[in-house]
Amino acid sequence: MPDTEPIKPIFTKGLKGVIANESELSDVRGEEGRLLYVGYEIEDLVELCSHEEIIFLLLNKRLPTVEELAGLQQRLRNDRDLPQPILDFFKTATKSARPMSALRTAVSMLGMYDDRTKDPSQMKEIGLSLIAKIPVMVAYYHRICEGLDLPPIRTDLDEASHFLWLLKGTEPDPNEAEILDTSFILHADHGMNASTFAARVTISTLTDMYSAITTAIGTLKGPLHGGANEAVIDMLKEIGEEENVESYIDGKLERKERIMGMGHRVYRTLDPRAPHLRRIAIRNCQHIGEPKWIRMSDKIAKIVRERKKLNANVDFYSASVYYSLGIPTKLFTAIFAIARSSGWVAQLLEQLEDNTIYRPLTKYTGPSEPMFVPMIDMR
Ligand SMILES: CC(=O)SCCNC(=O)CCNC(=O)[C@H](O)C(C)(C)COP(=O)(O)OP(=O)(O)OC[C@H]1O[C@@H](n2cnc3c(N)ncnc32)[C@H](O)[C@@H]1OP(=O)(O)O
Ligand SMILES: O=C([O-])CC(=O)C(=O)O
Repeated sequence: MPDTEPIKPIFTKGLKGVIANESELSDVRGEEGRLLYVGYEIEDLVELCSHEEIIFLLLNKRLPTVEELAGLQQRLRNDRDLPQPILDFFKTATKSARPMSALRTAVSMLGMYDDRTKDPSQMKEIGLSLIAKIPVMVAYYHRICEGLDLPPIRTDLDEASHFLWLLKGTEPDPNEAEILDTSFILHADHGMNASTFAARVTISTLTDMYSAITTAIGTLKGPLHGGANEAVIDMLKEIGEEENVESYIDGKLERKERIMGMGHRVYRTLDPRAPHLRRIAIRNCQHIGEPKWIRMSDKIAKIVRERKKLNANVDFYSASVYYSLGIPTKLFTAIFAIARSSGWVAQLLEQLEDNTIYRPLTKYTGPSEPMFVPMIDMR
């Protein structure tokens, strides 16, 4: 039965404060600065779980048994190969395209080679394939752009280690793999952030998983969302030295420019992911003999907090974490996409469990019934 009751419209710019749907996945408690996945505190998950356990948790809304975890690990490891047309695309694509652009196009293209899209019951399987293949796409596109060989796909490594193997072409360092694993957990899901929301809008039309993940990647890429982590490291390099921080930040604020990695739509206090990433960044920047990036970051955070009452978000310290792992800046947002892919898939499956197409209203502000003058009369 269609609703016949008149709907009382509400308007807030950027949907500020609007609840767009219900979810059992991540619980972003903005006032308290807390984040929970399916009811579990992010602090416990980071401490006690692997990235693969979080993938299971998000896709099944419960933690796995030992056997279930092993099954998921095997499932992902056996689905890492890329079809030849994707590799050919990477080889022929313009090498100046950013990794996020290449990833967005490759995911869209992958959908053309997957007959399972015709069968709605295959949504979860397609989602798992994407979770398995996205890291391979990111690493291989990078290596092709750099003129490097492609390390063979392996099935003996977990997700984080395997990504490092493909990216660097050397046996993964367990410390680096653990750092990346933690970062993947911290980035896995985050309520109705812009990319997840955009993807849920897309799937709400009952289109296919590839179309929705393509939407998500295109949305995450923007500098006000996932793209901020690349902008943070660019900013740190531009500042150069700790003594330049204050004048640089004050200059930007005077010109009403945004400080990347600072501020959040939902958190009114510190983003709970930021202190984890800060601790990792402190340890690893020291380990590589470059502690200045953290000293500069802390100084930026302090000044922006004092001047604008804004706190660091997840993108602020993840930039130094990835930098300290020797990952090129242009890959930072693509690494965010790898981490977020499980959250996107889980959110899309949840959307389909109880789907209603998203269709908000527009407050029309254009001209009011202007007199129509045919073009011929104007000559
Ligand atoms: C994974 C993620 O997506 S985390 C976010 C990553 N993005 C960034 O780090 C980019 C920098 N941050 C921002 O642009 C914002 O804080 C956002 C987009 C994250 C959240 O924005 P909102 O909470 O909706 O705030 P909105 O964009 O309406 O800004 C409100 C005011 O705060 C200011 N402001 C917000 N963030 C910043 C910032 N980082 N630097 C300077 N000023 C800021 C705005 O200029 C605006 O000021 P005004 O009222 O004087 O015009
Ligand atoms: O929730 C948001 O708006 C942005 C964010 O922190 C995320 O996507 O992780």
